[in-house]
Amino acid sequence: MAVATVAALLAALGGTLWLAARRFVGAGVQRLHGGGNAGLMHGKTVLITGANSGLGRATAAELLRMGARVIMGCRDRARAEEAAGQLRRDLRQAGGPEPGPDACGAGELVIKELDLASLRSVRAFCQEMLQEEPRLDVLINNAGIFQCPYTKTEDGFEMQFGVNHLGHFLLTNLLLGLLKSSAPSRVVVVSSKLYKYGDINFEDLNSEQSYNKSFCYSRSKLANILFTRELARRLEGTNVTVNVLHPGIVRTNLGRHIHIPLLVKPLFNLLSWAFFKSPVEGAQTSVYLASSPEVEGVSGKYFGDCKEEELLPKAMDESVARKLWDISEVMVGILK
Ligand SMILES: NC(=O)c1ccc[n+]([C@@H]2O[C@H](COP(=O)([O-])OP(=O)(O)OC[C@H]3O[C@@H](n4cnc5c(N)ncnc54)[C@H](O)[C@@H]3O)[C@@H](O)[C@H]2O)c1
Repeated sequence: MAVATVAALLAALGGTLWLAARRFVGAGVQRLHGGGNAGLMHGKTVLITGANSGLGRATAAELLRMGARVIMGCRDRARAEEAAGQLRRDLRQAGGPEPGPDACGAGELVIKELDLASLRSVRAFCQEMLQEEPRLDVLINNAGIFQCPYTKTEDGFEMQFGVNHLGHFLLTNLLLGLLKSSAPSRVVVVSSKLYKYGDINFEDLNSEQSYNKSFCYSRSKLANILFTRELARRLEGTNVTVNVLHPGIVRTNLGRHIHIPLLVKPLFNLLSWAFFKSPVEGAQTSVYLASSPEVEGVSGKYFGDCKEEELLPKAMDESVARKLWDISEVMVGILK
């Protein structure tokens, strides 16, 4: 019995190590940008929020290789410059379009400052976009914050709801005119499967009465889905589509607010190398929804691993989606 248990544990450890090693060398990464997709995004301008790290950065890299001109909407210019430098070097090494503007901006990277925790910053960013950008083909609402301690945005909103939902709500609304004039165009929203554990508790949207960091993350990700479905309804007939996705569990720094005891960290790192997706793998559904001709005209849908998936009824409740839209308009101060 004891021998069998030890053998099973050794086999599990061996399997984990083998999987971790395969992931470490990038084995098995399925990418969409190769072959026939190489020039698919030529002439297209894509805005990605939170593009200096994790999924946003991997999405930027993939779309640059497909010939897009990418605008990185980032809080910290210095960190964004560093990420952009690396992206340019990687692009050169991969033989992608030469960085720097050509006739249609293929492979060009532009950094613009955007803090989604400040409605003032979102408004200033959009004003700059409207003044400087003649077109916007794809908006990817990717930035996010996960299970942080209770804090408020500059405007006094609970941070996860403020950044993940309200900041992107205002951003998208202020850029809709540009997206419409560039149609056919697309909005891609990065949500999470954890939406299942959230609820839109209208009586305490700001979490003044109680704060549960995991509930608030899930609520913000449910809000992302309800927002997508209501926006899709409002955009019918405009040739601007909007879809939402979950990327899977991805090895990024999103969990920076989660405390993992020092002794457990090596085991956690090993398990994450073995079982979590790499950022490149995690980015594929964002890349798919931003670029694939297969989803031309598809709107209001929820995707995972580049396939449409079913939603729980609470994420399809139209009356909740409309009420959330109306309340969000008031919260961000959009005048009708
Ligand atoms: N990593 C995962 O397993 C996972 C799973 C499901 C969903 N997601 C979602 O994927 C998205 C990207 O996360 P990630 O895993 O790449 O993590 P990440 O921490 O690497 O990226 C998040 C990005 O958002 C930016 N950001 C945070 N607050 C901001 C603010 N106030 N203004 C502007 N930018 C801000 C960060 O600077 C960072 O670039 C998030 O929306 C997250 O909720 C991730």
